[in-house]
Amino acid sequence: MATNYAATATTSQRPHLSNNRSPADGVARTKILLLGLRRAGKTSIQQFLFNNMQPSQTFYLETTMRITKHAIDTIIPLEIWDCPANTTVESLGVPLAQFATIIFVIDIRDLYNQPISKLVEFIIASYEANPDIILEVFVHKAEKLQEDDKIENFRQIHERVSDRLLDMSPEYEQMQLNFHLTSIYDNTLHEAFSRVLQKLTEPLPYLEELMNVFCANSQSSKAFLFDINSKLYVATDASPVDAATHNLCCDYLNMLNNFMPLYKSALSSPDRHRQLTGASAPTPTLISTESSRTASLSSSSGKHSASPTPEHSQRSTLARNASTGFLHTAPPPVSTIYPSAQHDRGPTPPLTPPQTPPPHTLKAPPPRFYPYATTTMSLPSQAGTRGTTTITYHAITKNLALMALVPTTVFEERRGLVEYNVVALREGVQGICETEEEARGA
Ligand SMILES: Nc1nc2c(ncn2[C@@H]2O[C@H](COP(=O)(O)OP(=O)(O)OP(=O)(O)O)[C@@H](O)[C@H]2O)c(=O)[nH]1
Repeated sequence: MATNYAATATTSQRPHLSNNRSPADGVARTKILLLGLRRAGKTSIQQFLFNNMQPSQTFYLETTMRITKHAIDTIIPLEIWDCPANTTVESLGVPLAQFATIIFVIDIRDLYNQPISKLVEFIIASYEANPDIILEVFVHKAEKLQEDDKIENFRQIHERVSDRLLDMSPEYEQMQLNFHLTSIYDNTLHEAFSRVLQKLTEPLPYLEELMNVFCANSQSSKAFLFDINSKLYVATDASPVDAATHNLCCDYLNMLNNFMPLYKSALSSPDRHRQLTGASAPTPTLISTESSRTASLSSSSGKHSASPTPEHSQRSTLARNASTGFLHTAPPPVSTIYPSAQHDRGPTPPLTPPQTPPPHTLKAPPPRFYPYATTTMSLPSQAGTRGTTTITYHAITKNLALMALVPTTVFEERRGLVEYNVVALREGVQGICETEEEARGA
């Protein structure tokens, strides 16, 4: 499935990508420009998100004297340009039209005229050069202020920038400016940058559709598809993201990342590998994706209809094919293959034998795949909720992992089906990623 889909995704259908090929590796990278005054926190943001730099280490960062380009491999290959404070449109050296997004970083305590004027100047220059450019404002170092002051300063910066733009020309009213409160001392930066990344991810609707179908069929109240290294979520299901759940998943992922080298060394030993895959499901465990499903495509519930290009229609077909492979954790019988998303979040039904586990074959995965780590964490029951919740972690590709909140009773009684649904999701996501890689020459 994935091979056919990928075969037609050439850069000739996506000319904007071929203009942005990185001379270093020949990959078509989406460019992001990071701008702001001196000491606003630009380099810290880049290093914290993509180089695992601890917040305390950012104290020692030196002033950026010239533009530094960072190649980042997330679900889409990025090139982030970290600029000195005195950068102008002319000194960039390339047309602004080459950038998909500009992020302006402003210190939340900079309510003075000069920083706001500088910000407005940048915004106008960018908009004049490319009206389609996505403009993001990170009101940064937010943790420095108490909650009330934080909200007030954020509001004032937002208002002053908007007023100044309107004073200059009513035309600027249409400009789409997105403001975020950020800090490297909590997960707000991850949340904000995740949203920036999602706006740039062309196959996002297809990924979201897969996530929706997964949640509906696995009784999951929330699921994130995380980029493992940066802890940015590249897609989530349609239910709202609440900060507490996002923090919990980020912290759990962080903990797993810290322990990852241990798992890797355990898995690299052939004996240990056999041990982990042969016996009764210790965690982390290996599962093979060889369970094959031949579910026929009978309907699509998608809110996103297939678009005219062959690539889009193939991507949509891929998502639909994958979504038909999900099994529902609630009755009717487990053999039913649901063709589309069904948001049944009812109480957990009693187990009815025979409870057929997914046909996981316990042997080493084929070379194309990576060993798929699976692990879980139980949360105590919250006020107002019934029972405990389990956070599951499943590796999806070498860079992406699924984290889902599933009622513990569902996970314990129907773990096989949840994991079967993970396999269906994995196939869909892998196909989409392979197509993106092929299109961009990665
Ligand atoms: N409190 C707080 N300090 C931060 C945060 N982000 C960065 N900083 C600090 O801000 C200072 C400047 O950070 P840089 O990343 O060097 O800022 P920059 O915008 O790249 O600065 P230039 O290179 O001079 O343009 C450092 O001391 C960081 O530790 C944040 O979220 N909260």
